[in-house]
Amino acid sequence: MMISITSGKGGVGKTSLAVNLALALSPEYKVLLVDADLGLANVDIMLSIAPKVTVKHVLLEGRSIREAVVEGGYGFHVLPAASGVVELVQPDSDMKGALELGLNELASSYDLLLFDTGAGISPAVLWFNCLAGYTIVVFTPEPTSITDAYALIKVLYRDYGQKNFLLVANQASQKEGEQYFLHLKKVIDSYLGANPIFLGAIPKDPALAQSIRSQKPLLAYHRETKAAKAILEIAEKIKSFIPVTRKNSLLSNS
Ligand SMILES: Nc1ncnc2c1ncn2[C@@H]1O[C@H](COP(=O)(O)OP(=O)(O)OP(=O)(O)O)[C@@H](O)[C@H]1O
Repeated sequence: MMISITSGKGGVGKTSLAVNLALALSPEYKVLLVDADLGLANVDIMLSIAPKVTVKHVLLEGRSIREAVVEGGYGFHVLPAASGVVELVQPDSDMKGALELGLNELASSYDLLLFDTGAGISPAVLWFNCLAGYTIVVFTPEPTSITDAYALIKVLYRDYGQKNFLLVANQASQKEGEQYFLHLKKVIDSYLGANPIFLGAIPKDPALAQSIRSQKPLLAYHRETKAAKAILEIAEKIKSFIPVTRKNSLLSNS
């Protein structure tokens, strides 16, 4: 099972959501968090890990994909990306072929692969979103973020056949998030026919910004904060999309 976390506009909170969702889901599911911004890694920074082997060594130096998988430190595993490697920003078809094979192989060992993609409609972002069964689109209440979320959904739906969109409003109250979602849904329904689902809103919370600065996931230390509670509710909703066949947590195995 693969789920992507993506956005039309950058800096809307994808990586912080991805890291915290991986943590929220990992007691119950075996989760691999894939840093899908291949040439501009962020997940390792958010988790304060320093992987020796990354997707760069896999795609450019022939190392096996399993060699690159590391402990995230919070009950889930990470497939790290490389930092500042231009060749990986838009992988060619050989690289994509190798990566798809590797990810499918890894998927057989995990309940869930979560892709933290880059932003926008670049070929690499679209490719990761197509590989995933579900696409979580993160947006904020800014008009540019909402417009870009719609543009991304339009391209994915019309040109790439992605039908399963789960929306998250970040830096918004639940009420505000729902309003923006309904507005987006109306446009999506009438122009595209896709049927997006609202997963919830995450309020603006200084604790989340602080957790990013201290490179520690919010859910590991401050579960009582508003943003943490909202992310836990979103994780609960995501569980309904994960097949119940192989629940197999890393913690229960250790
Ligand atoms: N709910 C929130 N409350 C307060 N600040 C937030 C919240 N969500 C995100 N931020 C702020 O937004 C910044 C960007 O978050 P993050 O890096 O997760 O976004 P991103 O979408 O992954 O970015 P990029 O597109 O560059 O990969 C964070 O550094 C944090 O300060």
